[in-house]
Amino acid sequence: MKHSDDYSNNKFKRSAISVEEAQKRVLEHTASGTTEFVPLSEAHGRFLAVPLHAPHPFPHFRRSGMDGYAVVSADTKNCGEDETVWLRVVDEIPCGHVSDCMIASGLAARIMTGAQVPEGADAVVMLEATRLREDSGDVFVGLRKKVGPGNNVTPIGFELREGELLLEQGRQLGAGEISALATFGIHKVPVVRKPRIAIISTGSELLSVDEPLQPGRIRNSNSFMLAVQIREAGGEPCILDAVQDDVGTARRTVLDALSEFDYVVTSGGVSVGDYDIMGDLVRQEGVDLLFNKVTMRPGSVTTAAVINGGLLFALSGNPGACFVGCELFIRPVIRTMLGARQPFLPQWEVVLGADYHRVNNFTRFVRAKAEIRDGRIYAVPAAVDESSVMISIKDSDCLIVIPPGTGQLRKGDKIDIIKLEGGGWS
Ligand SMILES: Nc1nc2c(c(=O)[nH]1)N[C@H]1C(S)=C(S)[C@@H](COP(=O)(O)OP(=O)(O)OC[C@H]3O[C@@H](n4cnc5c(N)ncnc54)[C@H](O)[C@@H]3O)O[C@H]1N2
Ligand code: MOO
Ligand SMILES: [Mg+2]
Repeated sequence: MKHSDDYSNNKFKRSAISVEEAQKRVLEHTASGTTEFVPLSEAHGRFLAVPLHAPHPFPHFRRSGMDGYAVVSADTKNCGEDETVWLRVVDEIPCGHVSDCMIASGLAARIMTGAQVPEGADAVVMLEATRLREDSGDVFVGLRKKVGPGNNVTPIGFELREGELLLEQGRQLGAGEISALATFGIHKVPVVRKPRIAIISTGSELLSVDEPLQPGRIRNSNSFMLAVQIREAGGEPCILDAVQDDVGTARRTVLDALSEFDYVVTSGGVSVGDYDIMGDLVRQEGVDLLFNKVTMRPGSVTTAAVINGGLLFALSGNPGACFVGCELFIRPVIRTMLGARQPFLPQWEVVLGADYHRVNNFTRFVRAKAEIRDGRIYAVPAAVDESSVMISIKDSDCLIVIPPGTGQLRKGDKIDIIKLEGGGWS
């Protein structure tokens, strides 16, 4: 039996720091991202590495907003119910075609939505407000409604002028951003390289997911959960083989991974048990321990350390604590490296959807489901919220933040939630 229950052993002495202080410490060790260029078709979800300015005005020509007739607006000044003004139609302009006609007074050009308005014309009259007449081989368009200068004509640079800021650095690229990049011909997009993060689960009880169950053993779910969380945050996860509860093996594996990856995340073995090897590892020489106790639940034993200049996150093995630890500490590090303006998940004040009785002296992050009822957001705590419980993580899309010392909470109380990215609203 491996006994080291000497309570003077410093593995039991941990000084707890707040979540905010722990976040500050890991963020101080966040590397800045480097730039890579990706094809536009692969830029979705990436973060822009530099600010981009419009290389040309958009639109870069005067664009018709209607199918109709391009006219000189002054020609319509006498239009009225009983007064039809007739203009001679001198051209037909489909989209993509540039007319070489000059629209002088008395003339008009039939034009389609999105086509370049011809020289001389300063307005477009919609088709429905016109009628046609033919006279000795000439076509005339009749107008009864006045139009003002600029009517149905989008001026050059209306959406963006040349040189104006198109997208700021750190912007995450969604549909609107991708559309803007395509419009301006930015087909090789400068984005921040994704932080590469090694995931190493520790625990001699762990089976790989394709192994049959064995007595006393469980399948490694944390590695796969962490990989998704890291990917959602914008990182590139790499699941390494899980390691047994042997501190030497774990140290070698972690050191190798630190030299190859931007960050290393482990799960398991950070508490005070006999086989909690990560707790031992971070007390070894050459390790700059940032913290090994945080005033939070779940995940009070969440640990972070700097080894050989690389940042190691040693998360709890308990799935609930592992999940929360990743959202609170790894996500902001990834987002900061990516240059995101707001590295933290959004925090909202909402209504508590059910009574909550648990009282704690640490900040508690309670898994919950957010619902919209009558236009208000309610957060309903998961029925089972133990750190060791895996199954209710999938039913949660937010974490209720309960400050230390909060008494009993009643349904209808105002509370803060952290909105998770992955969970849907369905
Ligand atoms: N005497 C004390 N015991 C414990 C304390 C304490 O303060 N004093 N803290 C408890 C708290 S709080 C937590 S959280 C856990 C932390 O556990 P460890 O980080 O040491 O993790 P393990 O012991 O390795 O495993 C805990 C639990 O999680 C399961 N596990 C581990 N890895 C995985 C994985 N990759 N996938 C799925 N499940 C995993 C493991 O089998 C255990 O059931 O310690 C408390 N104890
Ligand atoms: O770290 Mo533990 O999750 O507080 O139960
Ligand atoms: Mg343990």
